[in-house]
Amino acid sequence: MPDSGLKGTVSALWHSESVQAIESGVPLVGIFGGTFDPIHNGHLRVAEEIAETIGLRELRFVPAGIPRLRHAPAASLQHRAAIVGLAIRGNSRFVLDEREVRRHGVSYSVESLRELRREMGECVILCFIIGADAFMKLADWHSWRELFGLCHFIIVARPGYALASNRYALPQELEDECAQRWASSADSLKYTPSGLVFIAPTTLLDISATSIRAHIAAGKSVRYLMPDAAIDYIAANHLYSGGG
Ligand SMILES: Nc1ncnc2c1ncn2[C@@H]1O[C@H](COP(=O)(O)OP(=O)(O)OP(=O)(O)O)[C@@H](O)[C@H]1O
Ligand SMILES: O=C(O)c1ccc[n+]([C@@H]2O[C@H](COP(=O)([O-])O)[C@@H](O)[C@H]2O)c1
Repeated sequence: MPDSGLKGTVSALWHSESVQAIESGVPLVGIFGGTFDPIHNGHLRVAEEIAETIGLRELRFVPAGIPRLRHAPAASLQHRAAIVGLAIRGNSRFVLDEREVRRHGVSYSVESLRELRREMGECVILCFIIGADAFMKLADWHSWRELFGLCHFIIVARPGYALASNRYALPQELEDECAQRWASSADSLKYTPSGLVFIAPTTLLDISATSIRAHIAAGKSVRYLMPDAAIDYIAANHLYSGGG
């Protein structure tokens, strides 16, 4: 059952249709949005661990076409998506979702989540995976409060970001919004289709796309930081070798 502190939130979010569906085994679907410039083993390992811990039926990797609140990516959206496709190949739960690559204009997560809700229905449990660094800036996202009506947030720690040990380091309005949403177990997520925030215990891997781009630009190996197929694609297409 959900934690006692969550009962108010959960009962407010519950409606009889979802209760019935959840009792009969509604699937949990993970969404991992990212610039993925490029995807690396930090993303992949976290995705694998969360899929296992939460019991995801599938995990959709959604490369951002034109990401917000950051500099322009070094590689084109087609290349970034192709690398994600190669990196997840062979994992039966992992899926490449190219909706933000196909969409024109800036990538808003709220649009992707609205679309996924329409496609999958009100009862499916959507879990948006997000690093602690990105979650700290959630209040700057487009229509950010609406996101809690569309998905749960699964936060993963990153070296250097204190959120996992101190959730109260959040900006005030985000802390206030999350106050009644914290879930202390992965099990809680199964009782409502959206609206909770869970800090997932995952292996801390100090890998970033920035460091991978820097390694490649310096002519250094990135072996074991990302899958070989992704490394081969980057080399064949001369990506990141000019720096960035
Ligand atoms: N090593 C990691 N461990 C856990 N989460 C990560 C890791 N790297 C990235 N993430 C998370 O994955 C999502 C997508 O990250 P992104 O594609 O921007 O990678 P990045 O390594 O942070 O890139 P960059 O260095 O270019 O900023 C974000 O929510 C980010 O916080
Ligand atoms: O919707 C927004 O306004 C928004 C603002 C910033 C980031 N995001 C999403 O957050 C995810 C991680 O972004 P990033 O920049 O850390 O790679 C990715 O799916 C982005 O599209 C979304």
